[in-house]
Amino acid sequence: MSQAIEARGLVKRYGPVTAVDHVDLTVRTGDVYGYLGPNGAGKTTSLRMLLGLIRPDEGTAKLFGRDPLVEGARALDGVAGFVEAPRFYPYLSGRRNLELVAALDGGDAPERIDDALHTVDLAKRSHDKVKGYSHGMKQRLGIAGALLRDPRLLLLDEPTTGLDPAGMRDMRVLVHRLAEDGLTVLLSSHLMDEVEDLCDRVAIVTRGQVVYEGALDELIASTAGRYDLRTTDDEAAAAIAHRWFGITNVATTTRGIEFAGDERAVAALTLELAQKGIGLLALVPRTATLEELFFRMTEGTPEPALEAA
Ligand SMILES: Nc1ncnc2c1ncn2[C@@H]1O[C@H](COP(=O)(O)OP(=O)(O)OP(=O)(O)O)[C@@H](O)[C@H]1O
Repeated sequence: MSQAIEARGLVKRYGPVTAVDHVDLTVRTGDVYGYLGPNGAGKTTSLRMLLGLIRPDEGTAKLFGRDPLVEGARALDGVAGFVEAPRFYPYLSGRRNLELVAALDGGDAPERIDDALHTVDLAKRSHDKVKGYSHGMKQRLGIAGALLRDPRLLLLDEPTTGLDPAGMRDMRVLVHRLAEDGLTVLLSSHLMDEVEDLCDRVAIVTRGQVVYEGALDELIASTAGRYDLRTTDDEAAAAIAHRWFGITNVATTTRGIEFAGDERAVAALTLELAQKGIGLLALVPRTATLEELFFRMTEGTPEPALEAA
């Protein structure tokens, strides 16, 4: 069966800037897929190419096996989404705006308006003018507009950027709900915690290139094997750990010591510590957060701009 999205070797250049540099992406049906990268990494440009809004300089993108550049609008059957912010007529109500979108989409889109408003939790405010909506409500109305197409695949470009914490929470709840309803979702984000919360698979992009693509839990599990240890005598414990077979990267921290090792080596080390009269206060396996992994893969050190919400 075709993948929901299959992009191969996508390249987009703007003068001297290579915004997207040989990007391969595979989004499987049912994935909630995070396209994660800092500002300027090429996320919006990639989504534009996937939606057939701009032409790649190289490479191909297929949605459910169909290339929008070859097959035109037909390739976008079952696909919806928006890049950057959705646009609406501010002096019309949310419902009236959706009616206009539905008229453009044709088919039975008008019949889906009530359901879409309900799904995005705007049914009660649907007769209010959009100019009175909060940013979060406008974003949710954008998703309602996308849902009128009865999509199987939804592409969302930084859907929570600029939202306040409550707006972010509502949007995340909505994405969870859509995923539970069986929609395949690709969302771009520069927020690690968001991707960790919502997505099961991820592509990490930096400077137009994918530096990791795969399952999020596998990525996080790949960092397993590190431990924090606190004992009744950390100095002596560190000295033993340093020369213990199978234990590596021993470092002293403010909380005690940390090291890497497989489970057998760690078990043997704890027995040795006990024999030497050193008591264990805590032995905690550490997994890296996505944020730590992201910086390790891209820069090595955190960039303040990336940490801002
Ligand atoms: N139409 C354009 N003309 C010239 N340069 C562009 C154009 N669109 C994007 N770029 C450049 O391409 C690079 C990638 O931009 P893009 O908007 O795709 O990144 P992004 O990951 O979506 O970032 P952001 O989170 O800031 O939206 C940037 O250096 C940007 O300045």
